Amino acid sequence: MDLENQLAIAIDGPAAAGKSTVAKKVAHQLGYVYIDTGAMYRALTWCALQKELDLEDEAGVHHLLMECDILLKMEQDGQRVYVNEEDVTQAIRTQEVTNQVSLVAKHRKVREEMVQRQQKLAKKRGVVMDGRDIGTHVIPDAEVKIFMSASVEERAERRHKENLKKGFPSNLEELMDEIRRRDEIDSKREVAPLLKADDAVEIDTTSLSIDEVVERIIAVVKKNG
Ligand SMILES: Nc1ncnc2c1ncn2[C@@H]1O[C@H](COP(=O)(O)OP(=O)(O)OP(=O)(O)O)[C@@H](O)[C@H]1O
Ligand SMILES: Nc1ccn([C@@H]2O[C@H](COP(=O)(O)O)[C@@H](O)[C@H]2O)c(=O)n1
Repeated sequence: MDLENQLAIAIDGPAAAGKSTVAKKVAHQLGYVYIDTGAMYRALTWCALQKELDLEDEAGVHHLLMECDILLKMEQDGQRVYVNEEDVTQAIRTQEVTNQVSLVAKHRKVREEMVQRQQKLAKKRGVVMDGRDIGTHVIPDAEVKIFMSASVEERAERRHKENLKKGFPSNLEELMDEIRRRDEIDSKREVAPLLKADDAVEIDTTSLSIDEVVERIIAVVKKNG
């Protein structure tokens, strides 16, 4: 599909709602660039854990961020993530990073810097960006805003199936706890909490397939494009 007017599409929602899966497909159909902002917070968390920083130390974590060049690069096998030229694509998906990333993401100074970097990436439009504050803070003037939700049981079940398929150890109850905990920290933080933008279209994906969600978003894009 060639949408002559290059739009910015903001997709927000809680953990494991299907944002990145759907965002990648929407970007592919439109010939747009996909930007995974969660990967940026994960990359910083990975770095901070490597350096054994206190994750509650806002100044320390912010200082580290200023020394980190975080690069999201689309390659043949999908999006890869680099920190100061080191490939951290796999390393940022570990349970250790997942369990701690929300602590790093709650710091005001960290968010201010991340938002600036993300706004630069979205400047040229023709982007699908997913995260928690894209429609509210990063691209408040995005032409299309989507808020994806699904029941916590469904989200945990989907992640469980994904883990088993990849041969990773997985426990459904633990996944449900981790998702609930991450959503709670992300929703209750003072700075740019996870929130549906007033003008976002909400899609409850609990009983929808991936392709049905993609279709609905493309329909919203066509209406606004
Ligand atoms: N509508 C859907 N129906 C069934 N499975 C889905 C659907 N959407 C996504 N999934 C599956 O759910 C899992 C989680 O999706 P995904 O990683 O895209 O979520 P996310 O919102 O980006 O998560 P996170 O915020 O934790 O990064 C994946 O295995 C994906 O294939
Ligand atoms: N715009 C964003 C994106 C992400 N976060 C934080 O990063 C965590 C990991 O995100 P994933 O999408 O990879 O799961 C997420 O739980 C948030 O803490 C954010 O704050 N803002």
